[in-house]
Amino acid sequence: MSLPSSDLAVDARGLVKRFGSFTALNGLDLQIPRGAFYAYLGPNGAGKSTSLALLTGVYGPDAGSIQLLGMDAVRQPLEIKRRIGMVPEELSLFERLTGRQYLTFCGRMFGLSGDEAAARAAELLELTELTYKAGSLVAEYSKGMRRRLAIAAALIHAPELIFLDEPFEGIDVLAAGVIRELLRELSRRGVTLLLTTHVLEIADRLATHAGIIRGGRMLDQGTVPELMNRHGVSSLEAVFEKLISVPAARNARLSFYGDAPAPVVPLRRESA
Ligand SMILES: Nc1ncnc2c1ncn2[C@@H]1O[C@H](COP(=O)(O)OP(=O)(O)OP(=O)(O)O)[C@@H](O)[C@H]1O
Repeated sequence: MSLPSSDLAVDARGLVKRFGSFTALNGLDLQIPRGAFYAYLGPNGAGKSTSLALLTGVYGPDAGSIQLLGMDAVRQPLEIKRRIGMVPEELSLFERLTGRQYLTFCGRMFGLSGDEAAARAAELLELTELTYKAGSLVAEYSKGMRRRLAIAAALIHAPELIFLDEPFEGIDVLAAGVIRELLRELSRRGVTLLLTTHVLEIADRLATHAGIIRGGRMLDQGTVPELMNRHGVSSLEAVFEKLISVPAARNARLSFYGDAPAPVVPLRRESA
């Protein structure tokens, strides 16, 4: 992708991140045009969460540069934080607040007035179908409710760029539909979204752009039609399968169960 930097919401070049002697990111390039819905894909341990931690300023890179919304991550970290939102994979919410209090608190942290924070909290609770739980402590929320509350919290300051790390994890089918619609609506409004997911069907349904990483390196990225053309396939899922080789585990044996296939015992139907 050779867009000028001003057209990019995310422009990260040559990112390196080491943990001790292990190199998690090894010269990663990541470019996301403004307004794109970018599916960030890769197998377990590829480096997706680590790159998001770098992009959102959780920690700094050992090498490389990061520009977000035209701003430099090192020189303008606070200005960037005001304009981005993040839903991390591991959620740490304030358990002793109610859902409504938590969202209002997040809004106040971003400088909204009390009234504005309360009004936005009410709207977001409605959008994420949590109004009925608004007065309950976060500690009492189920996993899926917590995920939806975290998404609502990430939106309270109307960010222009949102990072979502596995937002569909632990979400039931109905709630997933609600989240999908919400993300589509944000995308329609010009918000740039980066989504990591292992559910490639979701990526296929939502993404305009995608990047596939493995071993801390970008294997390929571009618009979804570009990627499908380049790899001669008709879905993101197939692009992913072409780029990521079959893991050795698929050929592994479960030797201690023996090799003979077990006979299938037909289910007995109770006669009335
Ligand atoms: N704090 C850490 N200390 C040591 N190694 C780490 C640390 N964080 C991540 N890693 C390693 O860096 C690599 C990339 O991890 P990361 O969590 O970014 O992968 P991921 O693509 O998000 O994986 P998943 O899909 O399983 O969530 C992995 O090998 C992981 O073990």
